[in-house]
Amino acid sequence: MTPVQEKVLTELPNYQADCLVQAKTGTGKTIAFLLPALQSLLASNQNIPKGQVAILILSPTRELALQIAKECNAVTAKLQPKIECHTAYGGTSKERDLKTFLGGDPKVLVATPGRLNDYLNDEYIAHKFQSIRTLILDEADQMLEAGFLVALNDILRRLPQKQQANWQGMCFSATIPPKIQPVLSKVLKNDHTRLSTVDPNETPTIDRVPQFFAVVPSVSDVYNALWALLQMEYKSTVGDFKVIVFGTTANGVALMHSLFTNLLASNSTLQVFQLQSRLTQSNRTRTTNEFKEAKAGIMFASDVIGRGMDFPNVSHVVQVGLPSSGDQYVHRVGRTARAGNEGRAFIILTQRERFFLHVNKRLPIQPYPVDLLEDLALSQPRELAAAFTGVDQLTKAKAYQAWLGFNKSFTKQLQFDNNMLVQEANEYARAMGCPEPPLIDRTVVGKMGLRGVQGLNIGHIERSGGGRGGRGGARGGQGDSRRGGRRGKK
Ligand SMILES: Nc1ncnc2c1ncn2[C@@H]1O[C@H](COP(=O)(O)OP(=O)(O)OP(=O)(O)O)[C@@H](O)[C@H]1O
Repeated sequence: MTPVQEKVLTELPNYQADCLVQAKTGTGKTIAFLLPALQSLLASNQNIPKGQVAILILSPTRELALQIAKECNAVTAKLQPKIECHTAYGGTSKERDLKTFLGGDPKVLVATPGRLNDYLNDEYIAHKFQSIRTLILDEADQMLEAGFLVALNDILRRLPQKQQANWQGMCFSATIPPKIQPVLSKVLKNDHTRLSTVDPNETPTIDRVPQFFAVVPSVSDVYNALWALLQMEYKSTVGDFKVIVFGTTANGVALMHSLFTNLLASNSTLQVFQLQSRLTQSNRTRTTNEFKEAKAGIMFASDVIGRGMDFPNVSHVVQVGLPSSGDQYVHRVGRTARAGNEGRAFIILTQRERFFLHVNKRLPIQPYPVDLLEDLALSQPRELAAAFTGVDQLTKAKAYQAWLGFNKSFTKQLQFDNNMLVQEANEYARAMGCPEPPLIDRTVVGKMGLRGVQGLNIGHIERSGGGRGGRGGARGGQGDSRRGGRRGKK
């Protein structure tokens, strides 16, 4: 057993007890919540009627839901009679999934909140949850955050009431910020058990992972630094080079994927992957499986795999740009050094983004020992420029827009006013090889609160490749005070 598994199995007052459990990334929390819930289901003499869900597990992402279901199937593989574990998550055919769900005996269901709510909206399907014994929130802090809380409240309204049905609540995560305390009572009794394998005085990341930062002067240096870093680490890595590079937005990730596919075209051993929310679910699932099995390669990813995902033997994690929070940094670093393995982690920030290091002083991040941009021959800017010519205009235009949307939500910390933000975005566009700022829709500009800001190239982006459909150009005027364009899609 890993420490968290031992703690849960030996220190819970009983396997039906409510609990809040914290343990570092990659230390086996999945089995730590599956075992007590399954054991108490098996040991109970309650006969759960066929077709009724007994254990409901909520996950923030589809990939994680599928992974948990696989772990559950592995744990129960030898049991007779079989315990069926089903999944319910978006992006797949609801009809097909429902047919399997309604035709089977889904004693365990692993679901994402949106699809589960779809199910629960139907009274007949909601009835299948009348015998629920255990509700588990994996990545509990995220599930209890504003973004998910509305959906979670809807789910809780449609499940049997906790007080009457007395179902067990279990919350697990590597990070448990104090801000979730007020909402814990939605799933846990007041006298729930709290278990942690993390000393509050130690770092929240895995100790074995050396962590480095590189600060570059501006946004136009970022990909250069990334290319230099990947080459340096590749040369000095003895075993397999299996890397996850996190970007801030789905479209930014698509851009990096396209750029590095060009840069690495001649390297036959390093396959390049991407995982972000704008891909189809079948593509996401296929890529997840391929990268799980790959011995080496580079995955460009957004936060759809920032938490919980278990890709074996990831040797390096690189974060490009700001993580959404210090906790999210910790989860991303946790994609390496899992289950006792080694790993290295890096973050590349611009001067303006450097504040992240000050705000998160508790994180053990050291300066990278080499100046990535010092040796221009090594960072090969010409090679990068050539690779950018092979990236299509639409990908660049979308990345530009996503960059604006993401950074707009950090303007205060980045000490940008709207004009400076757009200037920096245009510098980013130049670094991508765009002769002028990519077109951006008037409505998008309005939503971002950038109406009237100098330097924007307003017009309609054509799907066929970023051709122009009209031009507003730079016009002076009142800034738009409406909030909008919060962080782009993950
Ligand atoms: N007792 C064990 N012995 C060896 N390997 C284990 C054990 N328990 C779990 N593992 C493996 O360790 C890896 C990490 O486990 P898991 O994904 O549950 O971590 P986690 O704590 O949930 O991480 P995260 O915080 O990232 O969600 C998985 O590959 C899992 O199969």
